[in-house]
Amino acid sequence: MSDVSKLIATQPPAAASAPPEIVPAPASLVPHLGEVAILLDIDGTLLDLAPTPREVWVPPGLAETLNSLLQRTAGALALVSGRSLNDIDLIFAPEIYPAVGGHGAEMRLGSGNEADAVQAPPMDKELKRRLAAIAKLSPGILLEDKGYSLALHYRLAPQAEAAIYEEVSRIRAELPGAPIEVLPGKCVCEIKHAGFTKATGVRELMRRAPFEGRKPFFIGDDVTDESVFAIMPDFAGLSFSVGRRALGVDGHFDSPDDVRAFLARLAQREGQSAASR
Ligand SMILES: O=P(O)(O)OC[C@H]1O[C@H](O[C@H]2O[C@H](CO)[C@@H](O)[C@H](O)[C@H]2O)[C@H](O)[C@@H](O)[C@@H]1O
Repeated sequence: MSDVSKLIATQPPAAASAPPEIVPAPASLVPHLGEVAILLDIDGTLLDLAPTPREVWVPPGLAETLNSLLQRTAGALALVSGRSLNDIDLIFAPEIYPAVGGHGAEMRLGSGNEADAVQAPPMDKELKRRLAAIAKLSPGILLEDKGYSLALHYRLAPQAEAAIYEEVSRIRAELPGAPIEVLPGKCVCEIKHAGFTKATGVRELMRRAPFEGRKPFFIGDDVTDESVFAIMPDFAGLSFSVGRRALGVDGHFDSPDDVRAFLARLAQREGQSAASR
């Protein structure tokens, strides 16, 4: 297998101490789509952020791009998201993509809509009830129940951030043995089972066909994606952040729009090279 990292253009470091930034060049990656796995975060990476979780939308052409890349990688493209598989399917309907959902709680390898692996037990009902009551702290706090975790969104009530975290800490302090952890995201505080992360989900995915043995490249934007950035070297893979250069990544994109344009070029060039064969 060739070294994918050598196939992309390198830019000089912005600061003397920072390693050089690698900018993915679709043209050089195209001939290697049979050797790579494409792993993509959703919110803030593939899709623009929206005021509420329900308001995201899939821009024209994105599904076509993903379908083309799914085909060209022989199925080795997966969405890696904090959202549940059910939610991902509603957003991308009628398309159904391989995915790691719920920050590693669920995994689906193919386009059948059943999960192939579920890592997460449902969250304790009483705990959930207590956490859910935090939404009453302020109008604008939105509750998202994923079954195995609970997310408190405060994008519409930013002034409530500190109070939400304080209340979550208070509840956790009363339950010192509970196997839960708090995951801060973009204007969201998520409480989930401690036994899984996006990284554990990706490791599981990379053990299964058609992902096994491929070199992954992962694109993500959020704190919750950092666990995946950290494990890419274990698979000789590459990681890219969005909107900022995160610690340890190989390069970054400025916006979801840039990510979509990169993927479209990758799919298009592959389409062209397939047509000219
Ligand atoms: O891992 P991701 O695919 O990036 O999912 C992370 C969370 O995304 C969603 O919330 C975020 O996006 C919303 C829509 O843009 C935005 O309103 C919210 O403020 C963001 O936190 C989703 O609702 C969560 O379940 C995911 O964990």
